[in-house]
Amino acid sequence: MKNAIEIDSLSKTFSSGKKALQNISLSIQAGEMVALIGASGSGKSTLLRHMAGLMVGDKAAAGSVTVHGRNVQKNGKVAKDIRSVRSDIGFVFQQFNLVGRLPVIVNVLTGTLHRVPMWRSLMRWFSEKEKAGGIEALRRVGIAECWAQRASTLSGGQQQRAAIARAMVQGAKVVLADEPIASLDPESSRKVMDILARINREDKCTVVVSLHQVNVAIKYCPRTIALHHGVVVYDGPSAGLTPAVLRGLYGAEADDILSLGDHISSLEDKAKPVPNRIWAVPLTRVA
Ligand SMILES: Nc1ncnc2c1ncn2[C@@H]1O[C@H](COP(=O)(O)OP(=O)(O)OP(=O)(O)O)[C@@H](O)[C@H]1O
Repeated sequence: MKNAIEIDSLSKTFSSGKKALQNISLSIQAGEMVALIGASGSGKSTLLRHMAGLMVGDKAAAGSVTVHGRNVQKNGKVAKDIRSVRSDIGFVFQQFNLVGRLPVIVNVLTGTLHRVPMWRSLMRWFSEKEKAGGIEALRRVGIAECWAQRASTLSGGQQQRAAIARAMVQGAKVVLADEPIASLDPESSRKVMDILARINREDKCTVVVSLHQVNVAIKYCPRTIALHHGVVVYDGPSAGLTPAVLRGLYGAEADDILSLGDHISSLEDKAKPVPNRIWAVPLTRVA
C-alpha cells in the first residue's frame, strides 16, 4: 500500500524555547484511520499543523513531511507549491473555522476554491454542478436541510459536520482533524466520528484525528500514535493501549487511573453517567 503521509526527523522548537516535537519519524498508509492521542500540550495540534504545512519544523533538524509523495516541507521550509499540495489535504479544526455570516453552502463550497479561477473565487460564483456537489456532501453528513442557513445559526455539532462536508467537496485525499469532538456533546461527537469513519471507509480517505479520549480512539481507529512531551511513545494497534502502555504515557498517575477499572467504555456508554469509569475521562484530566 502507498504511503499517504511520511514524516522524517521532524522537530519543532518554538521561539519560547519549548520543544513541541522531538525527532518524529513515522509513516501513514493511504486509507488508514489513525488516532493521535496525548495529554494537553503533548504536541498533537503542532504535529497535525506540520503535516498540513501550516507550521514548519526546525531547520537544524533537517526534517521533512511529504503527503502522497509530494513535499509539504523540508529543512524548515514549506514547499513552494504548498497551495497545490494542500488541495489534497482537508483540515478540520476544533472550532470549525466556518464564516458565521455566510450560508452553510457557501462555506462548504469554499472547499472547491482551489479548483476554480480567481475571479470566480472572488465573486463566490459557483456552478449548478458545484452547488449540487455541496448539497450532496451536506446530505452525506446529515444536514442538507440547513444549506441556506447562516453557518452561525448551526449547533456546534452541525458546524463540525459542515466543516467535514467542506473537506469532502475539496476532494481531499487526506483529512487531518484536530480535536474535532473536543467541544461537542457525546451524541454530536458520535455523529462526527461516524462521519470521519465513513469518509475513510467509503471515500478511501486517509484520516488522522487527534483525540483526548482513549476509548474513542479504540472504538474508531485501528491504529493510535501517542505523544508525550512531543515524543512518539506509542505507535501501534489501538487495542494495544494496555495499562502498561498507559503507565508509560502517564507515569505514576496511571496507577490511580487503573485502580478505578479496566472497562473500555463505548462512546454511547460515555453519554451515561458512569462514576469513575476512567477510560471515558479525557486524558487532560489525568495527565
Ligand atoms: N505558538 C506557540 N508558541 C509557543 N509554544 C507553543 C505554541 N504553540 C504550541 N506551543 C506549545 O507547544 C506544546 C504543544 O502544543 P500543542 O497545542 O501541539 O499540544 P496539544 O497536544 O495539541 O494540546 P491540547 O490537547 O491542549 O490541544 C505545548 O506546550 C504548547 O504550549
